[in-house]
Amino acid sequence: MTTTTTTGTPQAQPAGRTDVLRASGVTMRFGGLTAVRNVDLDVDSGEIVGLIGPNGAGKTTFFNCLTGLYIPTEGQVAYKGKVLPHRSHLVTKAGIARTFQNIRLFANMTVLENVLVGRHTRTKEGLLSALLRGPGFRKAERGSEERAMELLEFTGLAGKREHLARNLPYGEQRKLEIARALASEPGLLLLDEPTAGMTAGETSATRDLVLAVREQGTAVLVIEHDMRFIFNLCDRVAVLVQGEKLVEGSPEAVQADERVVAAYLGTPFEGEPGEAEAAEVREAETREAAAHDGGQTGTGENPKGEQH
Ligand SMILES: Nc1ncnc2c1ncn2[C@@H]1O[C@H](COP(=O)(O)OP(=O)(O)OP(=O)(O)O)[C@@H](O)[C@H]1O
Repeated sequence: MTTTTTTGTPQAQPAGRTDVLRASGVTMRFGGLTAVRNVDLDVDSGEIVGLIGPNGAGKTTFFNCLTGLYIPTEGQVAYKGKVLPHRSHLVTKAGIARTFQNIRLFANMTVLENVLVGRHTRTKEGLLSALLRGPGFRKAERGSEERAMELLEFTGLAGKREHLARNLPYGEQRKLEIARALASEPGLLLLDEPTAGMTAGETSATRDLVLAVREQGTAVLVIEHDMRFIFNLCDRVAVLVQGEKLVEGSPEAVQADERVVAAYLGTPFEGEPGEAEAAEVREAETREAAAHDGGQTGTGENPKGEQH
């Protein structure tokens, strides 16, 4: 498979931008399966980059290689010019934070405590002390608490600081994950499917939050299946297919790329995505309801009602 940068290579880095992430030739093999093959990906300061691709394309595996959870079989990952160690806490300490596809909060800790745990790489106290919340931790962490409250204000969760994480609605749990990731003061935030399972309103709020994160000086790399979200948010999009980078370029170029359409998107993405489909569904429902009213006697029940 040949990788193409649809906007042309090499790309000149816009003035004032610096390298944040530089992944080169990353390959990850699990026994006989090559989940990621020779992938290069850069993220510059001030950028929001999207990583898309079909299920099983290797996106999360690639994230795991970036964050030290996996040791790539080949290749290397550098953050701000320094090659990263293969230890996740050291990667976080270096400046890369992440959220996970499945929410990983401390369910029985409060919202504030969850963010404080996220600060452990920026304090002397360490994770164990943070979890045990002993007197030393309390004393040393007053500054952290202030910062954590700032992050809760930033993510709109300040009013729920004392709520248990498990009692938050789903969309707010996702926000809390982002707040906790930001607590390590990252230069790069990796988001793995941040809008999965969200309502349209929650997705839109997540978009605003990611833009605000960038405004605050943190670059973002995001995996997502919601193409509307990706194409409306990202400066650049890379497409993984069967472990290889198929295409990389602007959202417009990637959406229009025939290989991406064939391998992943299916149909070209135009106008207000989702609206046309929603209108079609409404129309079909109206037709079906009319047919039932006219053609049936008795209960008038919609036989497909259970599907909605
Ligand atoms: N720890 C592992 N051991 C063996 N195989 C794995 C492991 N992790 C992932 N894989 C395999 O690697 C391939 C890529 O999986 P990965 O989860 O990275 O894809 P993905 O693009 O993130 O998919 P999705 O969009 O469904 O989350 C899949 O075939 C998966 O089964």
